[in-house]
Amino acid sequence: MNRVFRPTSSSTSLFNYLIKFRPLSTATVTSTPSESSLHPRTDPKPRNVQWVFLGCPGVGKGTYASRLCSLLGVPHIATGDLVREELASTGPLSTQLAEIVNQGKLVSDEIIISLLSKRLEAGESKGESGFILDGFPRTIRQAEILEEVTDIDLVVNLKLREDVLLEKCLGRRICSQCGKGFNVASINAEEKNGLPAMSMAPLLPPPNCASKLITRSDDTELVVKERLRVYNEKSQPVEDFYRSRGKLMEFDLPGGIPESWPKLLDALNLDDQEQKQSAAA
Ligand SMILES: Nc1ncnc2c1ncn2[C@@H]1O[C@H](COP(=O)(O)OP(=O)(O)O)[C@@H](O)[C@H]1O
Repeated sequence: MNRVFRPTSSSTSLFNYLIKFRPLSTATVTSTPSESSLHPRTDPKPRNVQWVFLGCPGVGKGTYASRLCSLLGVPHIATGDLVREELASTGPLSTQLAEIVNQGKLVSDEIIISLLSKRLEAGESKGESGFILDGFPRTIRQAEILEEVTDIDLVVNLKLREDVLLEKCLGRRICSQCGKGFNVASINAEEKNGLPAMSMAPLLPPPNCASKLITRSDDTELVVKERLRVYNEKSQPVEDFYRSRGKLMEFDLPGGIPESWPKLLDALNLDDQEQKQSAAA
Protein backbone atom coordinates (compact mmCIF):
# COMPACT_ATOMS: atom_id res chain seq x y z
CA MET A 1 0.00 0.00 0.00
CA ASN A 2 1.31 3.44 -0.88
CA ARG A 3 1.43 5.70 2.10
CA VAL A 4 0.69 9.37 1.67
CA PHE A 5 3.50 11.50 3.00
CA ARG A 6 2.09 13.97 5.49
CA PRO A 7 4.48 16.75 6.39
CA THR A 8 5.70 16.05 9.91
CA SER A 9 7.93 18.35 11.88
CA SER A 10 10.92 16.75 10.12
CA SER A 11 9.67 17.34 6.59
CA THR A 12 8.64 20.87 7.49
CA SER A 13 12.13 21.38 8.74
CA LEU A 14 13.62 20.18 5.45
CA PHE A 15 11.22 22.50 3.65
CA ASN A 16 12.17 25.47 5.79
CA TYR A 17 15.80 24.72 5.45
CA LEU A 18 15.94 24.19 1.72
CA ILE A 19 13.84 27.23 0.96
CA LYS A 20 16.60 29.31 2.54
CA PHE A 21 19.36 27.34 0.88
CA ARG A 22 20.27 29.82 -1.84
CA PRO A 23 23.90 30.74 -1.16
CA LEU A 24 26.26 32.76 -3.36
CA SER A 25 28.54 30.85 -5.65
CA THR A 26 32.23 30.37 -5.00
CA ALA A 27 32.45 27.35 -7.29
CA THR A 28 34.50 27.17 -10.45
CA VAL A 29 31.75 25.73 -12.63
CA THR A 30 32.08 27.17 -16.10
CA SER A 31 29.27 25.65 -18.04
CA THR A 32 27.52 22.50 -16.93
CA PRO A 33 24.86 20.54 -18.75
CA SER A 34 22.38 22.53 -16.65
CA GLU A 35 22.98 25.52 -18.89
CA SER A 36 22.31 23.77 -22.13
CA SER A 37 20.12 20.72 -21.78
CA LEU A 38 18.57 21.24 -18.37
CA HIS A 39 15.78 23.47 -17.14
CA PRO A 40 16.69 27.14 -17.38
CA ARG A 41 17.83 28.57 -14.07
CA THR A 42 15.36 30.94 -12.50
CA ASP A 43 17.41 32.12 -9.52
CA PRO A 44 18.25 35.78 -9.82
CA LYS A 45 21.57 35.30 -8.00
CA PRO A 46 24.25 32.71 -8.70
CA ARG A 47 24.63 30.09 -6.01
CA ASN A 48 26.62 26.96 -5.37
CA VAL A 49 25.68 23.77 -7.14
CA GLN A 50 22.80 21.60 -5.95
CA TRP A 51 23.47 18.23 -7.53
CA VAL A 52 22.30 14.67 -6.94
CA PHE A 53 24.30 11.49 -7.54
CA LEU A 54 22.32 8.37 -8.44
CA GLY A 55 23.60 4.88 -9.07
CA CYS A 56 23.55 1.31 -7.85
CA PRO A 57 25.31 0.19 -4.67
CA GLY A 58 29.06 -0.03 -5.28
CA VAL A 59 29.09 2.17 -8.39
CA GLY A 60 31.27 4.79 -6.72
CA LYS A 61 28.78 7.55 -5.92
CA GLY A 62 30.62 8.35 -2.69
CA THR A 63 34.05 8.42 -4.31
CA TYR A 64 33.15 10.72 -7.21
CA ALA A 65 30.70 12.88 -5.26
CA SER A 66 33.26 13.56 -2.53
CA ARG A 67 35.98 14.41 -5.10
CA LEU A 68 33.64 16.83 -6.84
CA CYS A 69 32.65 18.36 -3.51
CA SER A 70 36.30 19.12 -2.71
CA LEU A 71 36.68 20.67 -6.15
CA LEU A 72 33.53 22.77 -5.94
CA GLY A 73 33.69 23.63 -2.24
CA VAL A 74 30.29 22.18 -1.41
CA PRO A 75 29.34 19.63 1.25
CA HIS A 76 29.04 15.97 0.32
CA ILE A 77 25.84 14.75 1.94
CA ALA A 78 25.44 10.98 1.80
CA THR A 79 22.28 9.65 3.42
CA GLY A 80 24.00 6.24 3.82
CA ASP A 81 26.60 7.96 6.05
CA LEU A 82 23.83 9.63 8.05
CA VAL A 83 22.19 6.24 8.54
CA ARG A 84 25.51 4.68 9.62
CA GLU A 85 26.16 7.54 12.07
CA GLU A 86 22.75 6.93 13.61
CA LEU A 87 23.47 3.18 13.71
CA ALA A 88 26.71 3.79 15.58
CA SER A 89 24.96 5.95 18.15
CA THR A 90 22.98 4.72 21.12
CA GLY A 91 19.92 6.65 19.96
CA PRO A 92 16.45 5.08 19.95
CA LEU A 93 16.51 4.56 16.16
CA SER A 94 19.71 2.55 16.15
CA THR A 95 18.30 -0.99 16.64
CA GLN A 96 15.42 -0.39 14.24
CA LEU A 97 17.80 0.90 11.55
CA ALA A 98 20.28 -1.98 11.98
CA GLU A 99 17.58 -4.50 11.16
CA ILE A 100 16.49 -2.66 8.01
CA VAL A 101 19.98 -1.87 6.69
CA ASN A 102 21.35 -5.37 7.34
CA GLN A 103 18.53 -6.84 5.28
CA GLY A 104 19.38 -4.53 2.37
CA LYS A 105 16.04 -2.72 2.62
CA LEU A 106 15.37 0.99 2.44
CA VAL A 107 14.80 3.05 5.54
CA SER A 108 11.41 4.82 5.56
CA ASP A 109 11.09 8.13 3.74
CA GLU A 110 10.13 9.81 7.03
CA ILE A 111 13.28 8.67 8.86
CA ILE A 112 15.56 9.60 5.95
CA ILE A 113 13.97 13.04 5.59
CA SER A 114 14.40 13.59 9.30
CA LEU A 115 18.11 12.60 9.24
CA LEU A 116 18.75 14.71 6.13
CA SER A 117 16.92 17.66 7.59
CA LYS A 118 19.06 17.57 10.74
CA ARG A 119 22.22 17.35 8.66
CA LEU A 120 21.23 20.32 6.51
CA GLU A 121 20.35 22.42 9.54
CA ALA A 122 23.71 21.66 11.14
CA GLY A 123 25.42 22.64 7.86
CA GLU A 124 23.48 25.84 7.65
CA SER A 125 24.60 26.91 11.09
CA LYS A 126 28.21 26.37 9.92
CA GLY A 127 27.61 28.50 6.82
CA GLU A 128 27.63 25.65 4.27
CA SER A 129 26.38 26.44 0.79
CA GLY A 130 25.24 24.19 -2.06
CA PHE A 131 25.51 20.40 -1.89
CA ILE A 132 25.97 17.15 -3.68
CA LEU A 133 23.43 14.63 -2.41
CA ASP A 134 24.59 11.03 -2.59
CA GLY A 135 22.05 8.26 -2.06
CA PHE A 136 19.10 10.65 -1.90
CA PRO A 137 16.48 10.64 -3.38
CA ARG A 138 16.08 6.88 -3.60
CA THR A 139 12.32 6.66 -4.00
CA ILE A 140 9.88 8.63 -6.12
CA ARG A 141 8.33 10.05 -2.94
CA GLN A 142 11.72 11.37 -1.80
CA ALA A 143 12.28 12.91 -5.25
CA GLU A 144 8.87 14.57 -5.11
CA ILE A 145 9.54 16.00 -1.65
CA LEU A 146 12.91 17.33 -2.78
CA GLU A 147 11.33 18.88 -5.85
CA GLU A 148 8.73 20.62 -3.69
CA VAL A 149 11.38 22.33 -1.62
CA THR A 150 14.31 23.18 -3.84
CA ASP A 151 15.73 23.24 -7.38
CA ILE A 152 18.13 20.49 -8.27
CA ASP A 153 20.40 21.65 -11.10
CA LEU A 154 21.77 18.33 -12.24
CA VAL A 155 21.43 14.62 -11.53
CA VAL A 156 24.41 12.45 -12.40
CA ASN A 157 23.56 8.80 -12.95
CA LEU A 158 26.68 6.64 -12.61
CA LYS A 159 26.53 3.28 -14.36
CA LEU A 160 28.59 0.11 -14.20
CA ARG A 161 27.93 -3.52 -15.12
CA GLU A 162 26.20 -5.47 -12.34
CA ASP A 163 28.82 -8.23 -11.87
CA VAL A 164 31.43 -5.52 -11.28
CA LEU A 165 29.13 -3.74 -8.81
CA LEU A 166 28.93 -6.88 -6.69
CA GLU A 167 32.72 -7.38 -6.72
CA LYS A 168 33.25 -3.74 -5.81
CA CYS A 169 30.85 -3.92 -2.86
CA LEU A 170 32.55 -7.06 -1.56
CA GLY A 171 35.98 -5.38 -1.82
CA ARG A 172 34.89 -2.23 -0.02
CA ARG A 173 36.74 -1.34 3.22
CA ILE A 174 36.57 1.65 5.54
CA CYS A 175 39.29 2.91 7.88
CA SER A 176 37.70 2.76 11.33
CA GLN A 177 39.84 5.69 12.43
CA CYS A 178 39.74 8.30 9.65
CA GLY A 179 36.56 7.05 7.92
CA LYS A 180 38.12 7.01 4.43
CA GLY A 181 36.91 4.39 1.96
CA PHE A 182 39.15 1.94 0.09
CA ASN A 183 38.66 -1.07 -2.15
CA VAL A 184 40.76 -4.21 -2.07
CA ALA A 185 39.10 -5.78 -5.14
CA SER A 186 41.20 -6.16 -8.25
CA ILE A 187 38.67 -6.26 -11.05
CA ASN A 188 39.25 -7.91 -14.40
CA ALA A 189 35.85 -8.53 -15.93
CA GLU A 190 35.87 -10.11 -19.38
CA GLU A 191 33.71 -9.03 -22.27
CA LYS A 192 30.29 -10.67 -21.71
CA ASN A 193 26.90 -10.43 -23.44
CA GLY A 194 27.95 -7.31 -25.31
CA LEU A 195 29.32 -5.69 -22.15
CA PRO A 196 32.85 -4.37 -22.65
CA ALA A 197 35.76 -5.85 -20.70
CA MET A 198 36.67 -3.81 -17.67
CA SER A 199 39.66 -3.59 -15.33
CA MET A 200 39.94 -1.68 -12.10
CA ALA A 201 42.97 -1.58 -9.87
CA PRO A 202 42.33 -1.83 -6.13
CA LEU A 203 42.28 1.40 -4.15
CA LEU A 204 44.59 0.35 -1.33
CA PRO A 205 44.88 2.14 2.01
CA PRO A 206 48.05 3.90 3.18
CA PRO A 207 50.03 2.03 5.89
CA ASN A 208 48.37 4.13 8.62
CA CYS A 209 44.91 2.84 7.76
CA ALA A 210 45.84 -0.70 6.65
CA SER A 211 45.50 -2.27 10.10
CA LYS A 212 42.24 -0.47 10.89
CA LEU A 213 40.09 -1.56 7.99
CA ILE A 214 36.51 -2.64 8.59
CA THR A 215 33.82 -3.98 6.26
CA ARG A 216 30.28 -2.61 6.27
CA SER A 217 27.86 -5.11 7.79
CA ASP A 218 25.61 -4.77 4.70
CA ASP A 219 28.42 -5.54 2.22
CA THR A 220 27.86 -9.31 2.18
CA GLU A 221 26.95 -11.11 -1.06
CA LEU A 222 23.39 -11.84 0.02
CA VAL A 223 22.68 -8.31 1.22
CA VAL A 224 24.35 -6.64 -1.78
CA LYS A 225 22.20 -8.73 -4.14
CA GLU A 226 19.11 -7.64 -2.23
CA ARG A 227 20.25 -3.99 -2.35
CA LEU A 228 20.68 -4.28 -6.12
CA ARG A 229 17.18 -5.75 -6.39
CA VAL A 230 15.74 -2.96 -4.23
CA TYR A 231 17.61 -0.37 -6.34
CA ASN A 232 16.05 -1.70 -9.53
CA GLU A 233 12.59 -1.73 -7.98
CA LYS A 234 12.55 1.52 -5.99
CA SER A 235 15.38 3.74 -7.20
CA GLN A 236 15.48 3.14 -10.94
CA PRO A 237 12.14 4.96 -11.29
CA VAL A 238 13.92 7.99 -9.77
CA GLU A 239 16.18 7.98 -12.86
CA ASP A 240 13.08 8.22 -15.06
CA PHE A 241 11.70 10.99 -12.82
CA TYR A 242 14.74 13.17 -13.53
CA ARG A 243 15.11 12.01 -17.14
CA SER A 244 11.62 13.26 -17.90
CA ARG A 245 12.58 16.63 -16.41
CA GLY A 246 15.69 16.88 -18.58
CA LYS A 247 18.00 16.87 -15.54
CA LEU A 248 19.63 13.47 -15.88
CA MET A 249 23.20 13.09 -17.09
CA GLU A 250 24.05 9.43 -17.72
CA PHE A 251 27.67 8.52 -17.13
CA ASP A 252 29.02 5.05 -17.95
CA LEU A 253 32.15 4.55 -15.88
CA PRO A 254 34.90 3.46 -18.27
CA GLY A 255 37.04 1.86 -15.49
CA GLY A 256 38.62 2.86 -12.20
CA ILE A 257 39.33 6.36 -10.90
CA PRO A 258 42.30 7.16 -13.21
CA GLU A 259 40.19 6.54 -16.34
CA SER A 260 36.84 7.76 -15.02
CA TRP A 261 37.68 10.96 -13.13
CA PRO A 262 39.02 13.00 -16.09
CA LYS A 263 36.12 11.83 -18.28
CA LEU A 264 33.58 12.77 -15.61
CA LEU A 265 35.14 16.24 -15.28
CA ASP A 266 34.95 16.60 -19.05
CA ALA A 267 31.31 15.58 -19.12
CA LEU A 268 30.59 18.16 -16.41
CA ASN A 269 32.64 20.86 -18.10
CA LEU A 270 34.85 21.16 -15.04
CA ASP A 271 38.55 21.75 -14.74
CA ASP A 272 40.71 20.20 -12.04
CA GLN A 273 43.68 22.58 -11.89
CA GLU A 274 45.40 20.56 -9.15
CA GLN A 275 45.23 17.41 -11.23
CA LYS A 276 46.61 19.24 -14.27
CA GLN A 277 49.49 20.65 -12.24
CA SER A 278 50.40 17.28 -10.74
CA ALA A 279 50.23 15.65 -14.19
CA ALA A 280 52.52 18.34 -15.61
CA ALA A 281 55.03 18.03 -12.72
N1 LIG B 1 17.62 7.84 0.60
C1 LIG B 1 17.50 6.69 1.30
N2 LIG B 1 16.28 6.14 1.50
C2 LIG B 1 16.12 5.00 2.22
N3 LIG B 1 17.14 4.33 2.77
C3 LIG B 1 18.39 4.83 2.62
C4 LIG B 1 18.63 6.04 1.87
N4 LIG B 1 19.95 6.31 1.88
C5 LIG B 1 20.52 5.30 2.59
N5 LIG B 1 19.60 4.42 3.03
C6 LIG B 1 19.84 3.20 3.83
O1 LIG B 1 21.23 3.11 4.12
C7 LIG B 1 21.81 1.96 3.49
C8 LIG B 1 23.20 2.29 3.01
O2 LIG B 1 23.13 3.34 2.06
P1 LIG B 1 24.36 3.68 1.09
O3 LIG B 1 25.59 3.84 1.89
O4 LIG B 1 23.93 4.83 0.23
O5 LIG B 1 24.47 2.34 0.29
P2 LIG B 1 24.80 1.88 -1.17
O6 LIG B 1 26.22 1.50 -1.14
O7 LIG B 1 23.88 0.70 -1.26
O8 LIG B 1 24.49 2.92 -2.20
C9 LIG B 1 20.83 1.60 2.38
O9 LIG B 1 20.90 0.23 2.01
C10 LIG B 1 19.49 1.93 3.05
O10 LIG B 1 19.11 0.95 3.99
